[in-house]
Amino acid sequence: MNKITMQSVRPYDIVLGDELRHDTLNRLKPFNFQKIAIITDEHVAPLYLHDVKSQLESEYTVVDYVIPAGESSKSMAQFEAILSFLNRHHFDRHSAIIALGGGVVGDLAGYVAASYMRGIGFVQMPTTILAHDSSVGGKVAINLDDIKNLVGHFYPPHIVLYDCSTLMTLNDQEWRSGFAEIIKHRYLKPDMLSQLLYHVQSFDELTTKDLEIILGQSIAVKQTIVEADEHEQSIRQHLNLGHTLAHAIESVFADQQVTHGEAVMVGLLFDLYLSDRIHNRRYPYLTDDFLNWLTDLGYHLTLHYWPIQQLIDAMAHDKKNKSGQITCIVLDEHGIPYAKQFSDNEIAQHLHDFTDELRRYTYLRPLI
Ligand SMILES: NC(=O)c1ccc[n+]([C@@H]2O[C@H](COP(=O)([O-])OP(=O)(O)OC[C@H]3O[C@@H](n4cnc5c(N)ncnc54)[C@H](O)[C@@H]3O)[C@@H](O)[C@H]2O)c1
Ligand SMILES: O=C(O)C(=O)C[C@@H](O)[C@H](O)[C@H](O)COP(=O)(O)O
Ligand SMILES: [Zn+2]
Repeated sequence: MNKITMQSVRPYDIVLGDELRHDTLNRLKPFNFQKIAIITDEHVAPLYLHDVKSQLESEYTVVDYVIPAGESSKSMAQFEAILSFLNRHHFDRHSAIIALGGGVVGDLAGYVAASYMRGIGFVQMPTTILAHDSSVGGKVAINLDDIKNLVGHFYPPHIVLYDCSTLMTLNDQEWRSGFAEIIKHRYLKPDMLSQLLYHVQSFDELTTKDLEIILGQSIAVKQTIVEADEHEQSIRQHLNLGHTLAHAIESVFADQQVTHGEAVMVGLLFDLYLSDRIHNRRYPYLTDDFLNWLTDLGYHLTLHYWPIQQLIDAMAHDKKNKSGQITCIVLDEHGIPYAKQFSDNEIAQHLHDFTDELRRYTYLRPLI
């Protein structure tokens, strides 16, 4: 069991532990919620909904709402449908929402919790590795016109209950997706992540104990950054390392089920490529060793074809952009992250050169 307390406009605990879902009733007592809606998705519901709902029913009125799995549920239509559902069930300001699932459930349910009656109780119960990131920090959002997270709020949860044993039912693709955000964190605070992560050759090697340690450390990296800049006025942007291109890939290939983390891994390579190139680093980030390691872990690191203009058009909607210029997070010669602006022409040139560079590594597999 590991507990991290996040300082925030409304401080909250992040509790990690094995089989923690069976202790939900106990953990929610201090909040005095009166009614609870559990929002989950069609894959998670048959696995974990009963465990959570059955214990809460002894003390609360509990309803559940099951959304289709996948990114397309982060939509205005789902947002509106859940708001109406809460209204039909007479939810009020003493009510709460539990987000039981991955980042899609957490982002959508959190946006509902932030909006209904201008804010009701919100409990994150993440069930994916990636959701160690999405359940922490208070960013909640839906997509609009295939643009990622265009509409949302900063709305911290009242508590995060992270039952690490639920992660054992994730498939390989979801392990890769979740670990991409952990690998991203290692570039932001290299000393805060255990050596374990640097040496792992296959995710199967990791015990649940290893996993709990790595997730705790990765959350701690995010914590230090979010506590310093909760509303992303400055350094929180660094958590977007890899995301300018990743969000554009997710947007352009919205109909192809790209996972967020796998897109982040390709986007991370691009930002590392930019960092090497702009700072002319003596020891570059992008090396055969690194790309081989990621490939052995199962990552697909390139695209079959690169629709560069479409990607640039999507990047034009990135929330970090400034004065009409596209913003990427890069690392300087000392490895310190900062936000750098590029013209469309510069980004086009860098993307061309990046894709040429990737072609040199003939073993890379395409994501799409
Ligand atoms: N708010 C933030 O700070 C933040 C941070 C990172 C990512 N995100 C967002 O999170 C989303 C991605 O989250 P995700 O990767 O968790 O995706 P997801 O919620 O779609 O979950 C991935 C898949 O795993 C299934 N699943 C979930 N838990 C499971 C379990 N325990 N066992 C078996 N299957 C399970 C889901 O049904 C889904 O099919 C993206 O929309 C991304 O933009 C938000
Ligand atoms: O918490 C943050 O801040 C992040 O940037 C974490 C990202 O991993 C995450 O994907 C987040 O949802 C991106 O937010 P956005 O503001 O770029 O939409
Ligand atoms: Zn992310």
